[in-house]
Amino acid sequence: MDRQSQRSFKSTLSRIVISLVLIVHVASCFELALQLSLKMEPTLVDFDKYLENFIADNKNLALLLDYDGTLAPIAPHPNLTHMTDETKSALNRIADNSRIFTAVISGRGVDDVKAKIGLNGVVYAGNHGLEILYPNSTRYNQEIPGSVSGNYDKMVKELEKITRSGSWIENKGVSLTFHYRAMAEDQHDMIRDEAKFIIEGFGYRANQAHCAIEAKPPVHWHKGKAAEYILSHNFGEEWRSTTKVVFAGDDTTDEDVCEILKGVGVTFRVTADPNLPTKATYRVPSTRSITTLLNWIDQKFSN
Ligand SMILES: O=P(O)(O)OC[C@H]1O[C@H](O[C@H]2O[C@H](CO)[C@@H](O)[C@H](O)[C@H]2O)[C@H](O)[C@@H](O)[C@@H]1O
Repeated sequence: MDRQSQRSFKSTLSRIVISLVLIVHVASCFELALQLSLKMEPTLVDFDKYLENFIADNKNLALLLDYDGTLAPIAPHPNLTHMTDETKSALNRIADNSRIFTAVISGRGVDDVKAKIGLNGVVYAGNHGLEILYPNSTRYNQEIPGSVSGNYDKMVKELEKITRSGSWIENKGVSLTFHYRAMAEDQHDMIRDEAKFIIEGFGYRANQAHCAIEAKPPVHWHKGKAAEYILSHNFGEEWRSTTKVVFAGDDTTDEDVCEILKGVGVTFRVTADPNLPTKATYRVPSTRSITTLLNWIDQKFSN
């Protein structure tokens, strides 16, 4: 190869290398932008897009909300959760607004979730909807056959035998949560399988939750059924045509509400995972987005 050919070869080679570097750089910037946009917090303007047309005809608004992971960020222990001041005051104004019906549907015991929210004028459902508490203090308890509930205490006793440092049982009377958040991560699969085996052995349903297994009685009742019940109780059997329903939740048990509201409501799943399968209308990345949702609703219904 003469000198001129060598120079031209080198210059072609360096152009190819530079182009490749540029392509890789542009691709990684694009991927980063995509990731950021999927994790980006929605603004009030985004909620205009999600909800403005939906509520335009000024029907009743029913707002149904989950608590842990939706109104309050997940914490190391259930006693340590709290809503931010901004969430609290937006929810307070909404609960006071006669144009909005508000219900909180939680996996916690009903009195526990009421104490966490601390607002009157709100309907509370606890134990994944098995118990409902109205503002006038009347209660609804979903019936659980004796053949099922008779196993509950025995199941608790068996689960106590497998609890070890970092795991514990939250006994909520009719359902329980077996927590293992504080165990070493490499122990999670093992303890989860052991707990599931016991729960299912006693005929209860074992549902995966955040670093926990929920043991629920095998009755045809869940958060979705409770949502239907609450809406019919408040707005009558025709609620689907008279009421606009908005729901937000973060867990697998919340998917039952999204399912019930398909085609009639707008639902939000709080998740940082853009690929998580969900029946919700929209995914939002965090509890911060729910505060923005509350602020949006408060503003729209404040005059
Ligand atoms: O339906 P929710 O209101 O979302 O309640 C679901 C369960 O939430 C609680 O456990 C979860 O949150 C805790 C606090 O952030 C966290 O420490 C725990 O690891 C999570 O699993 C609550 O303790 C359960 O009773 C609820 O069923």
